[in-house]
Amino acid sequence: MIIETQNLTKQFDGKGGFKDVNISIDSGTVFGFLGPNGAGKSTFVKTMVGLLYPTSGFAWINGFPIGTIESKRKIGFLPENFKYYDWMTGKELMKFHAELYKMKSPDKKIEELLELVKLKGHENKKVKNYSKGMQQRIGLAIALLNDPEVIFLDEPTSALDPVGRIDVREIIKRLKDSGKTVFLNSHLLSEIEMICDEVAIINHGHVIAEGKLKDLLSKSTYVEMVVSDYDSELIKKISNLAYDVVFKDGKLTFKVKDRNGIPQIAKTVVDSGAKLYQLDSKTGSLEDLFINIVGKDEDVC
Ligand SMILES: Nc1ncnc2c1ncn2[C@@H]1O[C@H](COP(=O)(O)OP(=O)(O)OP(=O)(O)O)[C@@H](O)[C@H]1O
Repeated sequence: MIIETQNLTKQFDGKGGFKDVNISIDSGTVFGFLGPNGAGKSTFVKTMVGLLYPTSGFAWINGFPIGTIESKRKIGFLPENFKYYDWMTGKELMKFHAELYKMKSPDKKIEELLELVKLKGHENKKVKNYSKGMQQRIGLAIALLNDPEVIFLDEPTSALDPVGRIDVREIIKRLKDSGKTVFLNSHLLSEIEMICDEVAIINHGHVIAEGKLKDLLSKSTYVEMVVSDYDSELIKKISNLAYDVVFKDGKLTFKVKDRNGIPQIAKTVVDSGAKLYQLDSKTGSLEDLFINIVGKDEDVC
């Protein structure tokens, strides 16, 4: 595991932040940390990179406890709403950060990163004249200067237009292809759906769902059947096997938490003597899942 936490908690006078987070992330994963504004995402990342001390619990990066020099050596961090010295050119800014890292001959690395973030040809312009997308990309290049194993990105695309988002997505994909682990904070569902292998959903500081994206999505499958000659007994039986069951105009629609439940329901329909004409199933989107579980969480709070 390249990232592991055990009951990690950071609160401010017993409030806010996040509580009892347990996650394990394999090397080479693009991990999405998804949650509404104020859910605790930024506090979590700042705690992982050692900018905040945890209130309780444990966490390791690459086997080293968070906050230690060893754990920080191989991480990169792009904060949300960062502000660099914008009177410097892109290249000066990168050189300045390379000096902070005490890199001996950073020129080759700087060239390589300028290429990666598509700022070649713009490196001698002042950062204050960069577009938002270019500023975000120079931030990414700086976060990658020390050749980190794990890169924490806090809402890297929320201020960008669609083209800027595609650029950042491509960079994340290339990082993954080169074996890096990317921890991505986002409240943008489509973003997470497009690039992440695994996700955790956080709300009010608590992780309320976690797992491989495809496993989480398969838990929310919508089924539509066209059935005739059904009776109330069948409706009762199906209601025990599925949820949100609706019979309307000869159509039966419902949701199942697991696709594997579909054959059993089809058998129940046929065994009851009802006629089954058609069956369609559709895996829910991340948005369906998010609304479903975050919405339910709100009901409880
Ligand atoms: N320094 C602080 N002092 C007190 N409360 C804080 C502090 N930092 C964060 N919080 C609170 O902790 C909670 C989580 O905030 P955090 O910024 O981590 O959320 P987030 O999910 O990153 O939201 P956003 O997407 O809006 O940045 C919020 O209720 C916030 O007000």
